[in-house]
Amino acid sequence: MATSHLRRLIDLWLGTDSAQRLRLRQTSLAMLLMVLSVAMLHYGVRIGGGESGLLLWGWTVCSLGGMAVFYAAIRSGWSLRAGDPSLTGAQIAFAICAAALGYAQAGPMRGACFPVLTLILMFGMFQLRARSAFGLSVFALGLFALVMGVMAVVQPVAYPPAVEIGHFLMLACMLPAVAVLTARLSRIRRRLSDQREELARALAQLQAIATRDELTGLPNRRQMQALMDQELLRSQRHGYEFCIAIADLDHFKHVNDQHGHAAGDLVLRAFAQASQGALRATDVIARWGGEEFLVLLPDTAMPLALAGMERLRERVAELRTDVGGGAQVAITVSIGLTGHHRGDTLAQTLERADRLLYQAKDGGRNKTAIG
Ligand SMILES: Nc1nc2c(ncn2[C@@H]2O[C@H](COP(=O)(O)OP(=O)(O)OP(=O)(O)O)[C@@H](O)[C@H]2O)c(=O)[nH]1
Repeated sequence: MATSHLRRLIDLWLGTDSAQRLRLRQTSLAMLLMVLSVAMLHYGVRIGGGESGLLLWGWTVCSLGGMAVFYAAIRSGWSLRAGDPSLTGAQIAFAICAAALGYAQAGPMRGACFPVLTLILMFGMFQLRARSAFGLSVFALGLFALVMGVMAVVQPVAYPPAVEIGHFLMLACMLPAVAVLTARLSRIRRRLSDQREELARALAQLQAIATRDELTGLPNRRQMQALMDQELLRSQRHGYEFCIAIADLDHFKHVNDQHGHAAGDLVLRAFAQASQGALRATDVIARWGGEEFLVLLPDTAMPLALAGMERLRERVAELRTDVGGGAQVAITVSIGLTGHHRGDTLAQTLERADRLLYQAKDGGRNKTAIG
């Protein structure tokens, strides 16, 4: 009960979109860091004997308010319009300004600003390009140099110039090191994302190879078997009919013998394209093997299936394929078409379609036999 309330509260804070959650988690961490830094600064001012004056409270409100604005910009989805929806660069630049102004007020605690500054720049390691990270480091170094210089002049007792020079030299060593580490991480990130893209492409290619016939681009036997298994389950669950047809090119051996195997391949491709065009979008034709093709007509009763297969047969009979050298090849197709009967196995239905195909062949070819 308590965990579900907590989860709802977290969902309310971070939203439910996974990419947004990641951005908001990062911003929440930055907000927490800001709250701790503000508390630390107030403590520093107190132990330094200073007063929590208007300047300190103004800085406190601006620092916390600024982070709240970043949170709201991301949570509302407004930042999705920006180049970087997590607003990392802007958040880091803002936090550097807050740290530099904090440094000017922290008095004896100001040394604590350096680890905080390093942490701020480390946020860029997960998001920023090397050039932006380097730019932000230079910006931080410049801004701190300015603040240290001004403070050494305005309050030389609290900010002795010699100490400030030491602080500056420390920063000048530390910040480039952070920038170099960020650049290295950025390169690793880019390499990983390139590898991920390559893997996704290879996977898509493998999927195509595993499910498509290379010559015709039609689904292959394995894919068709899976589609038929699915269709069988659907028809058992919902009680609708489906039909299966086996289409076999007539005297295809003659095409190969007369025009060569390459010409035969062209004809097979042309047949695949023409049949796909003749079928409805929901019907599937697959290469079952050699010059034999299997058609699955989901949720279709026999009269409609017959009309579809006759349309296919006629379209194929009209087809003329250029096979080079000015020669054109005409082909016909014989078809065995049957409906799947309740209680039958797919193998039984396929056997029936095969028998019907041979009836169509025996009946003179270029025919559709039904049963
Ligand atoms: N070019 C080419 N030919 C193929 C391919 N697969 C099978 N064949 C050929 O298809 C022909 C099938 O011949 P048969 O089984 O005798 O049948 P048919 O000549 O079509 O005669 P019927 O089916 O009785 O009308 C063979 O010559 C096979 O070599 C292929 O991928 N490319």
